[in-house]
Amino acid sequence: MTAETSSVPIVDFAGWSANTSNEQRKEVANQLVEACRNVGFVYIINHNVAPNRLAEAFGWSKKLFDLELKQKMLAPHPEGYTVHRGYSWPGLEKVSNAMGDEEDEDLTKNLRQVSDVKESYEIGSESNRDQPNQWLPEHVLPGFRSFMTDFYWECHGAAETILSAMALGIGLSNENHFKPSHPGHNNQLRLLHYPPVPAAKIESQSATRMGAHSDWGSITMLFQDDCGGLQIENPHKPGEFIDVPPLKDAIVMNVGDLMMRWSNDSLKSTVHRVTLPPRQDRFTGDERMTRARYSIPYFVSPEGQSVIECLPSCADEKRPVKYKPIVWDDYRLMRASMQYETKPEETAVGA
Ligand SMILES: O=C(O)CCC(=O)C(=O)O
Ligand SMILES: [Fe+2]
Repeated sequence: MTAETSSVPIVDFAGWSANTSNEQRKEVANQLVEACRNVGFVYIINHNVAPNRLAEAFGWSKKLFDLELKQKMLAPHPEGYTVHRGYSWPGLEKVSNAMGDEEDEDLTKNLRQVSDVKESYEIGSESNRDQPNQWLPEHVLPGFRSFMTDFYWECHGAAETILSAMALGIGLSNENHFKPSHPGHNNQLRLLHYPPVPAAKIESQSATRMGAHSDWGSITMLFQDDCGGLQIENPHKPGEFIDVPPLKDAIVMNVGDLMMRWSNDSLKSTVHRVTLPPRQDRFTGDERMTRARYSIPYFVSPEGQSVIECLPSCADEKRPVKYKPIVWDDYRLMRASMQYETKPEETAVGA
């Protein structure tokens, strides 16, 4: 482990394959779950998303965001929060919203005034009828749709492996425990672009790249470019944030709120954010413009009707069940309504 990555553990999935022994697999599973218990974030190396495919995905993402706004607006995020697909222009999504305590109106109002300086494009399974993909006309970016639909399922393959290791590490008797509830049609592939921004805007908190939040689903797999800026809340010192520096081709995996709930809080869904890159060579000119950041999170979630109740190995006499069972769709819509409140015409497209 290098000094740069000392806070977030690295787990090598080379030890988890059809050719490795049960002991080797168990070791990988234990390391993974240990990291999920202590930190909630882990770097995964030697996973099954090929580095050349990852490079291609970042290449497509850049091509997409390089298009003119009016072209990107040919596939807009639908109004409201029930369908989370297509292009979200800067200012549409305010992650900070999700952190406001509903009862603390002043806090929530203040957070809403800070806009996230980012644009994103969400893709799901082509078979998910509740969440129809919003594609650009093919001639605008030929090949994009075909690449992204394949890449979506390549990421799902990696997610299945991680969930199997997690099941084993948690102590479930069947390493395929999560397979039936995670057929892959409820995942979300997200392309994210944080355009250059003057450092002072972020320092004065008049803008954020992505405000502090936790993810909602089972697990998230994040691919980040070499810009930097991702931070997690220090699990041992609440309120303090630590860097998660880029590690080439690694998956940064984190536990989502749902998995935390499912595991009776034994796995941690850690708060994270994107802020200024720590390296000063990322700034240019008098305004100290911060260079652009591209990242690709892949959110892994169960089927909408899955009932989330405490996993069998996560409760006993000393650790009573903490949460009532909940249907994933109900929980997801409640979270989405907090994040996507603004109607598109209320935000300044192209301003
Ligand atoms: O861009 C990043 O590195 C983080 C993205 C993220 O946390 C999210 O989309 O939930
Ligand atoms: Fe996140």
